[in-house]
Parts: sequence; C-alpha cells; structure tokens
Amino acid sequence: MSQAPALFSLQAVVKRYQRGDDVVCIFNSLDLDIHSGDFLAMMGPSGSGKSTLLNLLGGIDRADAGRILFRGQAMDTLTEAQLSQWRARHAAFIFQQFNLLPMLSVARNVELPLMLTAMSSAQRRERVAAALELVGLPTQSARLPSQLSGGQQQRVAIARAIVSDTEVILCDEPTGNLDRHTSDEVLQILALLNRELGKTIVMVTHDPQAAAVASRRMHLDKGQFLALPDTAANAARVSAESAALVAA
Ligand SMILES: Nc1ncnc2c1ncn2[C@@H]1O[C@H](COP(=O)(O)OP(=O)(O)OP(=O)(O)O)[C@@H](O)[C@H]1O
Repeated sequence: MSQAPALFSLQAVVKRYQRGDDVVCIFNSLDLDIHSGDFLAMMGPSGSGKSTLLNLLGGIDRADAGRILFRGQAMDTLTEAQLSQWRARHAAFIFQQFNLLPMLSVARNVELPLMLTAMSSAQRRERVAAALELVGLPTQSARLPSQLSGGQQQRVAIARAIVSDTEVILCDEPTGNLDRHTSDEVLQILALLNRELGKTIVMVTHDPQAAAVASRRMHLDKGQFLALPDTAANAARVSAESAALVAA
C-alpha cells in the first residue's frame, strides 16, 4: 500500500540572505517532513531561522535551492499569484503582535480573509460568528481591537486564522506578548483546533510551556533540526486522548 505523502516535505532546502557585502546562510540543506494533523513546536536560538522557516512554509518567502513539497506538489514552481491563491486556501498566520487593523471592528478583522472569496455577506457573517464563538468571543464583534485585552486580541487573530478553514496554521510566537494565564488560554484554543478540527499547526516559540502543549517538538540550531523528547505532561495527554479515541 502506498503511503500518503507528508503534508509538507522540505528536501535539501537552502536559504541565504544578503547582509551588506556578506551572504548569510540560514539553511544549508534542511530536510523536514510535517504531517497532516501535526502540532509542531519549533524552538531554537534567536536568529536560527524559525520565522524564516514559517515564511517558507507559508509561501511568503522562497528557498534558494532544494524543494518544498505540499502534498507531494512542488511549491517553488508556483507563480506569485498562484502562491497567494495557495495561501488563501491552505495556510493562515498568527503573529506575536496580533496584527489586527485598529480602525476595524473585531468582526471586520475576522472577516478580512473572506473578502477575497465569492461568499455572500450572509455567509461571511455566519462564518465570522462561528469563528468568534469558537475562540470564546461571541459578544465582542462590534468592539475595536483597542477595547480588548491582549489575550482577547490574540483570540480575534485566531478567529481570523480559522475563518477560512485552512488546514494549516502557522504561529510565530503567539504567546510572546501575553502573561502566563492568558498564554495558557490561547494555547488551549490552539490545542483544541489541532485535536478537534484536525488543524496542522506549526508554532515558533521560546516558551517551553507553550512547546509542551504541542505533540511534536523540534529544536533548530545551525540550520538543522533536532527532535526533542516528549515531556511527561505531554505523554500523559497523548495517552489520555488515545484512550478516549479507543473508547469512542
Ligand atoms: N529579509 C531578510 N533579509 C536579510 N536577513 C534576514 C531576512 N529575514 C531574516 N534575516 C536574517 O536571517 C536570520 C534568521 O532570522 P529569523 O527571523 O528567521 O530567526 P528566528 O530564529 O525567527 O529569530 P527570533 O527568535 O529572534 O525571532 C537572522 O539573522 C535574520 O537577521
């Protein structure tokens, strides 16, 4: 029986940046498979290339050499317009700074990714309401981002990321601006999206407690990944989930 291809397969990926007269090599030959349903936490020193990798996965940046396959199809052959279409259908981003538009209401911020689709305004309203419900903010739709706490703003950003129902969510330090309690709330929502809706999540984080929520942890250093062992807490969670699945 043939095995389904990885969702993302990075093969001998090279990424370099020009810095003044120098060329800095971020990835010399990076290999990585990410599977559908993974919740992958990426850790590593500042400047090791974690955000660069998210940008490569999200089609915002391109590799200088090597291949990035999505479901077995090469992303590097796509034109810029095709890449934008691919992003709209397959990948959403969540950032440390939330990146909400301050002059738009919560509902309008969440609706933005749908404005490029053929959906009617009634369909868009329905989707926005469902997304805000899912992140626990059903009554905040008319407010402006500045009227919300940091944790609530990040939940709006999560609603915006899920409103198009993309299968991949790419998170760059999603809890970097939040206190512990609020971070935990945001992480629980991400875990729920992964567990209940099957979203594939790739999360860059410096926070070991955030990484512990993921099902797979990797450490990026000097252009290569090391898999990190499961924590006891995570192993217990995975085993409880497996037991629940077996019982179902
Ligand atoms: N567009 C760019 N042009 C030039 N250099 C860049 C560009 N983007 C990133 N870099 C450099 O590439 C390296 C990796 O950057 P990246 O942001 O991916 O690291 P990171 O691991 O996410 O860091 P941090 O944890 O501090 O966010 C850094 O040295 C950065 O300065």
